[in-house]
Amino acid sequence: MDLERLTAPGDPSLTAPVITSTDGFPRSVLRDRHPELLARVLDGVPYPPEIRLAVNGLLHEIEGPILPLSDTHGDAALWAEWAAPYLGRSWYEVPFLWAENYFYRKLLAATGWFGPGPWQAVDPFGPQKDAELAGDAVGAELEALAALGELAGEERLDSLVLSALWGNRADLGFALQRPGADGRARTALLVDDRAALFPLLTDADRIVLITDNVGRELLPDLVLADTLLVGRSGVTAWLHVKPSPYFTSDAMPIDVLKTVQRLVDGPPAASELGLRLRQFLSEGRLNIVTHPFYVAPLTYPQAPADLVKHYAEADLTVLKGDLNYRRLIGDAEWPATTPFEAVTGYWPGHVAALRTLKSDVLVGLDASRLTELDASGEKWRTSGDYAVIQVRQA
Ligand SMILES: O=P(O)(O)OC[C@@]1(O)O[C@H](CO)[C@@H](O)[C@@H]1O
Repeated sequence: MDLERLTAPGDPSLTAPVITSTDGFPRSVLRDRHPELLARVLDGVPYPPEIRLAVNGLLHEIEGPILPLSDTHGDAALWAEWAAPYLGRSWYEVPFLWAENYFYRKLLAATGWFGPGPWQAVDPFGPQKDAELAGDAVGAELEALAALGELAGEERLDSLVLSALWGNRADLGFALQRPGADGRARTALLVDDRAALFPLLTDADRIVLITDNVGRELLPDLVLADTLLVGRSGVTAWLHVKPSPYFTSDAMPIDVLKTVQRLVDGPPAASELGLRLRQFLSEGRLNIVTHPFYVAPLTYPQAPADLVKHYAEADLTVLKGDLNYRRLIGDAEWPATTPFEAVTGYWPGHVAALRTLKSDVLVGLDASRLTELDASGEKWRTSGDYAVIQVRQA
């Protein structure tokens, strides 16, 4: 197997170099963002000296050769297999996606997440996530839910899909790199498949929503799920979340429950919606799903059979965010004009991606738009000011 190039699943003639962190945006994530992230973790949770030492040790480790895991937690044997081709190499020269995943796995071990011990299951990003959920930005969104009541049909769906899309800009790791990112900057949809998405959303009886971040992203995701569930009594929604803390702000089951509670405790329109979500959860119309695959250094073509079956049974799967997009199409230097279909044709059903651009990878772009963006001198692929809504119909 060639570790340096990806082949498009279903089209062996299409290959591209895997993205590594030797330069550009990925290098800045490893070199600048990860150390800041470690500092925030130590700022947020009053870990004891031995854990602080282990977390700080990671800072130095990522500047040296890749070392094996030092814990034997359940998935360690799998990680040993995944790490085998990369041990001893520089973090910067192996696939970016893999290096980031390995970093988060090592960070969890360093914080005592896996236990046993008092720090077992203490989310190292918990304080940051909780502050986001309790903060004014989420508060303003809860207030705005009253106005949503005045919208119906396609207008309502449009507003919800755009909120779920742009809510993705608010991820906490991204804010580290781009302080002040607040949704008011110039924004544009580079690919807009809403016309294909809306009928799929309103006709689906079974919808899978593969979520991304908590706070300003998960909130509109839940409001969207509520609208779809209220619309027709036969609909079920399946919220896929991470089983453990991941990429700072990714949602876990507990985060879904906290968000529902924040709604319940909010102003009247929010509270009504939160109570309805509680009801949907207890009736099995809204379901929380999690799977170890979601925190593995793998891409969707490598998804295990049970998850593939789940996607195949759905009438529509919606993937949220940048990382899910990278995993959907493969984190490689595909020409941006590569058809979306060419790299997602393997998906066992209708699939949609709602993603703000926060890393280099992109497909499905019009050639003239690409020329224009490249000529602009902007860091358009990573600024978070651009987004795509892309649909592939099976
Ligand atoms: O998936 P998300 O939350 O939209 O984005 C995750 C992200 O912040 O993490 C990576 C850098 O660490 C980038 O791919 C991306 O910008």
